Amino acid sequence: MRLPFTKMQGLGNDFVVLDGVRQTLALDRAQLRRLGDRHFGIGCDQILLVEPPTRPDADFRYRIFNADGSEVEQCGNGARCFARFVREQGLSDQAEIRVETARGLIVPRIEADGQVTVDMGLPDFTPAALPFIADTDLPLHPIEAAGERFEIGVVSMGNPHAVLLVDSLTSAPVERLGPALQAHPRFPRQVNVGFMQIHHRGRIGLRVYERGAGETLACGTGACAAVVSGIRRGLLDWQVTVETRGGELSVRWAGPGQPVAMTGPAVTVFHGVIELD
Ligand SMILES: N[C@@H](CCC[C@H](N)C(=O)O)C(=O)O
Repeated sequence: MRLPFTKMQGLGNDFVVLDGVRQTLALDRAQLRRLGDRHFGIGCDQILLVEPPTRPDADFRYRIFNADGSEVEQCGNGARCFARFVREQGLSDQAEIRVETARGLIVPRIEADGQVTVDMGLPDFTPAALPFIADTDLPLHPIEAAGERFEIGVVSMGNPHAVLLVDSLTSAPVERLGPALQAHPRFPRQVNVGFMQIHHRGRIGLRVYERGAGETLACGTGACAAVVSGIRRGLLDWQVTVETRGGELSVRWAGPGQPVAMTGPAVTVFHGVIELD
């Protein structure tokens, strides 16, 4: 099969985006892994599949697969790239698009300056939402991994996140604690692990070890999770700039009952065709 694709990136978190509106696509896990493979395929952190909606209040359905072929619920940087993709491909001329994901509707909007703002919906701090096996109702959960004991915040942004506060991102044990926490038995569906350094109440640095992809240059839902977890602990203001290894994002959250808003770039890198068995 010859499969046309678009390569996109949001803050260096990179995507293979496929048009499932003008063609019907049913890819198996091996084919998805091949697309994501940086040596034997195209290479990306996630594969995004744009499809017609299955519910009447949505304009499109958008499915997300990690590079290891697993399907996931949500992707923040991907949502911004999705919005740019449907605009550039002539699939929609609306500035605001209603998108069906595995965890409900999200609403990306292309701004006049080309940045994309996404209403990412409500954060959920209930451990069962991730799921996470908790032994306390407090905002911070003690946990042991890789022979160390520390505290994490847990939050679902549709997909599961654990957030750790660190003194320095340069020396943060991302490679050691990331995999240990990601596959920790207290996260039965695994978790994305964020390492957050607070610079001041309006600016943080963040590195994320992602489920199904390893450390990425940026994670949009990870940025939302880190900011809401910091606000909930009284450490951050309602509007925060998030520095990632791939650039900056703005995240806003007015508190419980309010959706999280995220603004950042979305860039088309190239178009191509891959031979896929
Ligand atoms: N890079 C993403 C998140 C992609 C999914 C994640 N790895 C998971 O398994 O939940 C983002 O920008 O949010």
